[in-house]
Amino acid sequence: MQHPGQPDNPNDHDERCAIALGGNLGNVEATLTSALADLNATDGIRVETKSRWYRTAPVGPPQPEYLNGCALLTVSLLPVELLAALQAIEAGYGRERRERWGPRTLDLDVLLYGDRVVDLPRLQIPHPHLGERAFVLVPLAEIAADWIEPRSGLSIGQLAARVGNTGVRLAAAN
Ligand SMILES: Nc1ncnc2c1ncn2[C@@H]1O[C@H](COP(=O)(O)OP(=O)(O)OP(=O)(O)O)[C@@H](O)[C@H]1O
Ligand SMILES: Nc1nc2c(c(=O)[nH]1)N=C(CO)CN2
Repeated sequence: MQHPGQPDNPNDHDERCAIALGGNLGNVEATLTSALADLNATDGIRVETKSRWYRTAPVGPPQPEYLNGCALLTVSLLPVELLAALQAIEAGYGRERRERWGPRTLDLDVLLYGDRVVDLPRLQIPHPHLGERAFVLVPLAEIAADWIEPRSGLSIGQLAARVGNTGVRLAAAN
């Protein structure tokens, strides 16, 4: 609650968020690690926790296997501002959008933003495929198993148990 005359408290609208990181082109572990540092250096974003990295079988067209992980952030950005920040970082790592679900150097997706549901033309939160992707749910359950996904009302741990871990294994370097 903002009282007139008081300075705008930067913690007024800090929000807990979860993001997915992935890539399958180049030195992906170095890219993901560097992208997390870039996120933490971004105004309005603090990286709180990250999962371990996982080697995952590609979902979609045939392509190299991915390296995936998730991270928990505290943000004082609005959802659309967070998306723009993620896309700016992706662009810095040579992200070229060719085919849908095609290979990429770096993919940063917003998975959860507090308990909010967002349905905008270019931004849906929770991420539309969150509930069906083992390559997201396995790392996310490692760091946020008790988080309730607002569309289903189920916890991340429950969603992960439903989807299983086929095609997802811990990366050697963790
Ligand atoms: N929660 C979200 N996180 C990131 N991008 C989103 C989200 N919701 C919608 N989008 C939109 O999805 C568009 C396509 O993103 P991208 O090319 O990364 O898709 P993809 O990673 O290939 O497929 P998927 O969206 O299934 O992961 C983005 O330009 C963005 O506007
Ligand atoms: N294993 C895996 N498969 C994918 C991934 C990903 O991050 N990991 N991302 C995609 C587009 O978002 C499509 N397919």
